[in-house]
Amino acid sequence: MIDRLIEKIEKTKNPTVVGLDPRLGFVPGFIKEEAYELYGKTPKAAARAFYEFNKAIIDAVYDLVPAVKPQVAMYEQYGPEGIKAYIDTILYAKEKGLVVIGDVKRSDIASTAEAYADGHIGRVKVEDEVHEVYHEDSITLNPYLGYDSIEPYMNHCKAYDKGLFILVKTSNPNSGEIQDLDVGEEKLYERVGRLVSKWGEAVMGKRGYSHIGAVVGATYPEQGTRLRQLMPHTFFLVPGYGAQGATAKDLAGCFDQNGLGAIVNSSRGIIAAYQLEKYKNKFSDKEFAQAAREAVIDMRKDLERVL
Ligand SMILES: O=c1ccn([C@@H]2O[C@H](COP(=O)(O)O)[C@@H](O)[C@H]2O)c(=O)[nH]1
Repeated sequence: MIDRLIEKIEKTKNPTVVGLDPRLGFVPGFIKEEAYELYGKTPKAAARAFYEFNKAIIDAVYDLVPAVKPQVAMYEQYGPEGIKAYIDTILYAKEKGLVVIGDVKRSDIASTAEAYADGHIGRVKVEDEVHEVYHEDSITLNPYLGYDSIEPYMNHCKAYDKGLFILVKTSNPNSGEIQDLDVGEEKLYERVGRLVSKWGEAVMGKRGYSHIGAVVGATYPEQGTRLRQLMPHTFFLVPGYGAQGATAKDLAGCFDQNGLGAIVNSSRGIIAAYQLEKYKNKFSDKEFAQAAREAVIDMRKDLERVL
């Protein structure tokens, strides 16, 4: 997966991943009304509205970006229909040639992790039939349970050309409460970074980066720079740009000397761009997808300034 991702970043000249985190408040009225007419004001209608919204966003940006990152929570809250919209969104994005990072943040003991791994990035067996279920190219994981909770996913990275992004330093305001604890001579996030880097050695891609990447929040520039030094062969997924307040210069340290090594996520800042001050006088509700396209172009220019 990591080699495909790097190739797509080089082709689009854009290390941006569009976060597909739909909320009903982001979906324009005309899409919601259609869904409500069909299914009433139900979870099924919300899921339908999300899928139509996502398709329009994907159509507007697929030639500009290498990847999308659907956030499973947004879909899961609406139950089985929401999960169907999550999977349908993934399949549509893949049809358009995008790499899909499923933000599912799983973590459990090995025997349970096997089930998550099979469902998300492997295959499930029903008697003598084998099926791919969720279709993500890569997923996010929480490392808190240690190596045996990660290992089940690693076999699938090799077998099915998939990838992982493991939380190392998250972008949220309270991430330091645990991740910045002193453990001996270093901080916990540094120790976790070293571990993730070590685990990644077993699943190296062809371009100098491992199929096991790390999530490193753009909101912590010093820690991002430190982790880039500690983890030279680990690709970073960098959330926190835009809506969470991080700017291009905050995340510059996450990249390597060739301007590679990281992909920057923006969700609300792109998919709901038409509601933002900067774009709302230029784009109507009906033009929400064009606004997203312009936000992607602006983000690419912004990142180019620091790479
Ligand atoms: O440390 C982390 C890990 C994951 N996220 C996720 O990224 C997006 C960010 O959305 P924005 O709208 O661009 O703020 C969202 O899905 C988070 O769950 C993160 O923000 N920080």
